[in-house]
Amino acid sequence: MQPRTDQEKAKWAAGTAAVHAYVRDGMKIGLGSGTTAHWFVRALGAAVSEGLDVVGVPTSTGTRDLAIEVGVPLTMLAEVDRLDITIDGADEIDHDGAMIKGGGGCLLWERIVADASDKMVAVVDGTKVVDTLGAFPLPIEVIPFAWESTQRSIARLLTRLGYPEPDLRLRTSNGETVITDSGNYLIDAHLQAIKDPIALDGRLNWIPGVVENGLFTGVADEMIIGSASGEYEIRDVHSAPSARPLITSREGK
Ligand SMILES: O=C(CO)[C@H](O)[C@H](O)COP(=O)(O)O
Repeated sequence: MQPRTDQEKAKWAAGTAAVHAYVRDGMKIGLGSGTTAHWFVRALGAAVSEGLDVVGVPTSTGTRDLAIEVGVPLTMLAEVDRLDITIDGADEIDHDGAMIKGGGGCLLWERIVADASDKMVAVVDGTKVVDTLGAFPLPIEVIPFAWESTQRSIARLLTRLGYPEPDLRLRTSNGETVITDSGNYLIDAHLQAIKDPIALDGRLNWIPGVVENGLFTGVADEMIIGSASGEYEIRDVHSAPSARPLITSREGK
């Protein structure tokens, strides 16, 4: 498989560079989801076929299927204590390394796997790097039970913060509700410019029925930005604010 468009070439550059820049024999690796992370998984499979000894933990059923196809040995988080590194894509990443993830609907497993990793590297093309997060719709994963009520709670919070009401994610092909790998639904919030990503992350996750949201603050340690020419740049974003905020009051009421 070959990258065709300039953006696809940039994604390929970032994904394949991550193998050479970060992966070493014996590592346990979180395998991200999305097209950029999938270039990483394919390059990792090629390295495994040349003798590299690693195991991966996939962040989606799609990545699991690809890893099996390209020959990356897999394990489960239940079987290992910590992962050495996770390589994953992003829908947006700011200069501090705060990200919007979950455009492909895999945010929950991605967040859990990143959290179990000593290091997280975001692989992106240049279009993903932004000054302010929010042009990309923020995915919020909710359990199906009473999802309408959860959506209303999210809407109340967003309205109070000056944002528009969010939408349930439907398949563009047939209008059916998108269902995640954990059997949940996705609510997309159209925020345009997120004033305080760290605070919003915590406030959203406090709403009953919300399982996870796509704001990953303090998760990425470094990012690789690929370009269509095949070159890449590695940026340290280690100074990003870490840890979720201490929540002192319930939201969504
Ligand atoms: O979070 C994700 C999937 O849930 C992806 O990492 C994100 O959507 C980026 O995808 P791509 O590399 O295809 O642009």
